[in-house]
Amino acid sequence: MASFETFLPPNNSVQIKNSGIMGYDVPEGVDIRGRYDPEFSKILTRDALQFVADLQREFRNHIKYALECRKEAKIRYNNGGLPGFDPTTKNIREREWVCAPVPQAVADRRVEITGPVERKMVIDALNSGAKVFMADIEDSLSPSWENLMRGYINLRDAVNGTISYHDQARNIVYKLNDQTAKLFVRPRGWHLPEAHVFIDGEPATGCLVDFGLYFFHNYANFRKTQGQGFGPFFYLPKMEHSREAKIWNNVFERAEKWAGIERGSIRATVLIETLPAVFQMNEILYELRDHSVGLNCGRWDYMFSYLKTFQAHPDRLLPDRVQVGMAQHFMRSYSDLVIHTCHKRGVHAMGGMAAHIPIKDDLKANEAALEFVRKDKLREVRAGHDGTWVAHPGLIPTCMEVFNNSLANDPNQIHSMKRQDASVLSEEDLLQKPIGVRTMEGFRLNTRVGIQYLANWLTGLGCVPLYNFLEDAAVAEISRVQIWQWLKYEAELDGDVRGVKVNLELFGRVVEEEMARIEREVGTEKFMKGMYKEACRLFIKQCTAPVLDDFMTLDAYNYIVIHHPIGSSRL
Ligand SMILES: CC(=O)SCCNC(=O)CCNC(=O)[C@H](O)C(C)(C)COP(=O)(O)OP(=O)(O)OC[C@H]1O[C@@H](n2cnc3c(N)ncnc32)[C@H](O)[C@@H]1OP(=O)(O)O
Ligand SMILES: O=CC(=O)O
Ligand SMILES: [Mg+2]
Repeated sequence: MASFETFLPPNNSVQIKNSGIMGYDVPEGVDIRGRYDPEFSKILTRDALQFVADLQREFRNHIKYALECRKEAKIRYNNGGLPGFDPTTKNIREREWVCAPVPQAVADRRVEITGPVERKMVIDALNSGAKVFMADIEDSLSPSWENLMRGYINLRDAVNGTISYHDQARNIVYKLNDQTAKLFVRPRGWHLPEAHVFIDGEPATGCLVDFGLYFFHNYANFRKTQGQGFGPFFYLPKMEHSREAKIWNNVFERAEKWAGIERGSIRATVLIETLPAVFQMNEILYELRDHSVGLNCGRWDYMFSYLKTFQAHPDRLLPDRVQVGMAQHFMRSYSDLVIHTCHKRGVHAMGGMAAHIPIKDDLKANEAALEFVRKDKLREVRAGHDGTWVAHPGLIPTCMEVFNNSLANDPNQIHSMKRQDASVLSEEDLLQKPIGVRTMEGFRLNTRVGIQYLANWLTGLGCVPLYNFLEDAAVAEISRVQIWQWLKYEAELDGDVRGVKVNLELFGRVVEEEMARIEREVGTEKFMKGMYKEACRLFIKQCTAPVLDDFMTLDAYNYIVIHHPIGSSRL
């Protein structure tokens, strides 16, 4: 068996290589350092890059400031402070106001399917029978140059209606049906740079590249074919404060003005998936009131954010991640307050993702998984959610049936489920510590899943099925931060074993044993060819870092940045 040291990180990880420009026609101040491809150059046109560069120049200082404010808030929480409602914005919370009316095209969002912007999946998702497809450049996409560029091409072809995919092995050509789901696009969060696009000597902001290139190429067609005069539509991830929503609102207004379309054409649903943001929901909607179509419960990142916000609060260690479900008081309160807030402001309150996926080789286990999802969706629709998320087409019939039974012919519950009872939810309700235990099995699962997820991410897969659950960046983050926190405070396991303290020695042993298990499960050939050892080193580094990294994917990103022309893509 390999020793723990085998998996420790090397002194220096993959270095960003020097660049050269080849082929792309770039405007002043823009440098493309990703691989040249004639297909990519149809997206990276001079005018499109100029549009992105203008956004970057106009908003970069606002973004830097917002990220600085996140750091200040972190210091406050690390010094014992708690997030809470902001007394200075009380009047926004208490005054009567509503967001712009919901466009007809997206009034009914009872089931939304999500998935990375991979070509075949985009077609499957649009054809799936769901009302909406959230095409994801975020939690479920490893943001390699190849994945991103192909993703932008796929989105363009999807909006044009010309997207097709030839599966050589099956000799089937996949195309769009006449009826398709409405397309929403989720760009990356504010924190992620795009290291293949330099603007004025600095990496561009990832989400401005995602938004800018997608908007530039698609706004006109989208409004004709998808949005009934509105659009494009977006999901906005991982915000912590309304000042970040204000930047998005300004980006939208800037884009609308540039395109010569009416203010309020672009619409976005904001994921409430950080703990600080739950206290800012009215403020976020207020900033985006002309561009909003609601909020969504991003429950996995929300749990990650709870862990991260309370990283220095040993009195708030979470139990095993499988025990932190929506029935926990703080999670239920969060969902209820999302519903109350959205409906008061006249927009959708979208539910979240149950991580269960269909199980192919075990009928009984599959039935149990579907039953779990059915109950989760029943809770959501009864609570007042207007729609929900599925990660797999196989879950659509179950979720559709649950929502159809409750909504019948109404497109949503915005005006029928006000949830006044939730208006009294307090800071204590939203922060209440969850009940549960910490187990050795939970510790092992965190290790096994965290390493495997990273190994996949490093080879270009941002969402993978592991042990019959979907694992994406948000879910894997929970594993990482939980191990970091248990190690930091030498948490005592109190479930399947008692009195065992989590320390470096235990972690080392668990890593070795779980790596051996992973090798057995995936097979030695795949294990050797894959990135499991690199992932393991990275995971250990992150779990044992003296200071918690804000995001696992920020550090890991350095491993997938490949500058042109030196070296070729590993993906
Ligand atoms: C916390 C969050 O942020 S959640 C939102 C972000 N995460 C996601 O969107 C996850 C999206 N889902 C997925 O990536 C996948 O479903 C996984 C990784 C969970 C499971 O993948 P697999 O095990 O490969 O799925 P499986 O083999 O059962 O797929 C069966 C078929 O459904 C298709 N499919 C699976 N998931 C999706 C999807 N989300 N959208 C469209 N098609 C899909 C597959 O392409 C496949 O098609 P085929 O039979 O013609 O080849
Ligand atoms: O993005 C969704 C989440 O749960 O995180
Ligand atoms: Mg998320």
